[in-house]
Amino acid sequence: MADGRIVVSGLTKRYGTLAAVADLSFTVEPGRVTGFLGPNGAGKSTTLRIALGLSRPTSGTATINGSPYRALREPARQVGAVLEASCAHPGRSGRDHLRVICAAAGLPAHRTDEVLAVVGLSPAARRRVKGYSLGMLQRLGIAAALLGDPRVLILDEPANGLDPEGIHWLRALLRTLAGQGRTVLVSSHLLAEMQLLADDVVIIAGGRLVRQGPVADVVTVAAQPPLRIRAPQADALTRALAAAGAAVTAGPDGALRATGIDAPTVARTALAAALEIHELTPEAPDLERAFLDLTAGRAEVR
Ligand SMILES: Nc1ncnc2c1ncn2[C@@H]1O[C@H](COP(=O)(O)OP(=O)(O)OP(=O)(O)O)[C@@H](O)[C@H]1O
Repeated sequence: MADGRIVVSGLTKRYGTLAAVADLSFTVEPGRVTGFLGPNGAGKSTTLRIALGLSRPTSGTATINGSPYRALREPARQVGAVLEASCAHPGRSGRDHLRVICAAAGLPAHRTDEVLAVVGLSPAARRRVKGYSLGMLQRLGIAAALLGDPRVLILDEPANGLDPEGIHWLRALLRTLAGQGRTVLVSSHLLAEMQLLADDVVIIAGGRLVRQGPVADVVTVAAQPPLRIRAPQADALTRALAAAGAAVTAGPDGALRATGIDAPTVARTALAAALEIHELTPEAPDLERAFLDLTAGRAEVR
């Protein structure tokens, strides 16, 4: 019975002495869009390739619907994947490209026009792929992944090459697919976009899991947001906050920006020093900062 889960368990992949992935475990649930994040060389592609049966692990397992990819029956109907944007023959039309995949996977040809409509490529269906923009190639890749109407989708960098309108479209599509109960795993370096696209994130660095959870939790837990503070005696308050362990800088508009301290501690410190505060606002937490905080020191390019 297909449970729609992607389960990575104790996964290790060594290339010589390098552990590209080291004892990595996480689960991706159906009905949600999960972002797979990590700095360059973190091991994302290695993990996805193993999950898709393109590479063998040194140890550990990656299963989809409870089985390793290679043991899945009719895998095209269970898992759709986009690993590279442009693997289509440039002289073929988008429609023909999809028909070839359909035939090879034993899928009905009528799926071609259905998926072209889903990704908004119907008007360009008969144009040669070599005339497609990067955004159109991304759409074509997603269309190919959808041909088998799979429960599980694995998309490597699907936002790459899309303009803001395209990203908006992608967001709506991924939400719709997850809303249909599908499992959607999306890797990306575009962290701000991932914050928009994903419900959950799995963050890895150096081949190891750094954090997994709902985007909102990861962002809040990981990044104590800087506080914007306005105070009439800014210099005195800066000294008091620094003594309390905060790092404080003054902005051009006279507001202070404090990190490494929470709002109650700022208020207590000001009260103890008999200093007024006129504004105390947390900056919006963001995934970019959480990501940098979490992967600090592990983000060396490998
Ligand atoms: N076939 C291979 N032979 C040797 N080393 C490899 C091979 N494939 C990947 N690596 C190494 O394994 C590590 C993880 O690479 P991987 O491509 O999985 O990372 P990534 O997170 O996908 O990075 P990026 O975002 O840059 O694609 C890197 O140090 C990479 O150089």
